Amino acid sequence: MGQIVLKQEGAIAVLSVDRPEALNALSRELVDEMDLLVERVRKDPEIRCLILHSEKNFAAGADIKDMADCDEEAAKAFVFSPTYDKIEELPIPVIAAIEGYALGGGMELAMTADIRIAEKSAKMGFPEVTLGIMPGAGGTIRVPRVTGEAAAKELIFTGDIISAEKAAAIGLVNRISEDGEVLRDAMKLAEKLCRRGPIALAAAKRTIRAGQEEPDWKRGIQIEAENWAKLFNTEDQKEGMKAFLEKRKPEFQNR
Ligand SMILES: C/C=C/C(=O)SCCNC(=O)CCNC(=O)[C@H](O)C(C)(C)COP(=O)(O)OP(=O)(O)OC[C@H]1O[C@@H](n2cnc3c(N)ncnc32)[C@H](O)[C@@H]1OP(=O)(O)O
Repeated sequence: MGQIVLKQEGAIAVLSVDRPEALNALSRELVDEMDLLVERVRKDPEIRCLILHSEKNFAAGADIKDMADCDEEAAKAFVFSPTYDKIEELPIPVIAAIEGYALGGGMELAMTADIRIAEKSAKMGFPEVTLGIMPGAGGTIRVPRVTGEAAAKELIFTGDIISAEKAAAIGLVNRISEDGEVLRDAMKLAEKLCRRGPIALAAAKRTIRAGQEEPDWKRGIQIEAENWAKLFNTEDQKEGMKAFLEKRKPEFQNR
């Protein structure tokens, strides 16, 4: 217990792995604890943005020591997707603030975020193929979505550990912070997002995903139009537009 911590600062929650001796490698127990904390975030309407950040190293992957002797059945315990999918499906913006190493299942955790910021000296990648396996916690699905298939294949096939600069160039991360400032930058972005309409943000997140998954783009446009119109039933839409007309800042409700 205690190898993963959820801290709340107002409407912003920060989820951190605290296992420095193993570069924040992710054990099954640790991800079980993560699952409970993610559920807590999901259920708390006060929390309007989640940051994934761990000191020194984001996470050096799933725990190799635990997996070394697994057979197919035992390996399934290290498919972290049920928890990772819950993070991606949170109805709030999730920001990954990456320090140090984010590798394998650790980088796959960062891929569950909506926005990724890496410090200049961060190192990222999917070294699974160097271990005789492949990404197994959503990487083969989420990486092509942001980098395109060719860059995703090069990253996953080579198992290369790449720099923050290269990660930004292929779209794996949104932008780069100075070393030591990535959490501060993520907090600043989170504060901005917490000033936006939470119901609208949740609708935008849901609609972007639906559009990506809808093969018929015309249907995607229809889903967007339906979700857009529904927002006019919310107090936030009334308050948002009234505030504009009265030349003041809007006071949005909790999600
Ligand atoms: C579904 C998901 C699957 C996966 O995620 S598969 C795993 C993917 N991850 C990796 O392949 C990364 C493995 N780690 C490394 O390659 C190296 O580490 C680094 C390049 C990240 C850093 O190398 P260096 O600076 O030389 O440190 P060090 O001595 O290798 O590591 C310090 C301690 O941390 C432990 N550790 C690092 N990564 C993991 C891991 N993923 N699982 C378990 N332990 C890990 C080591 O063993 C060692 O510990 P000790 O001091 O007791 O020897």
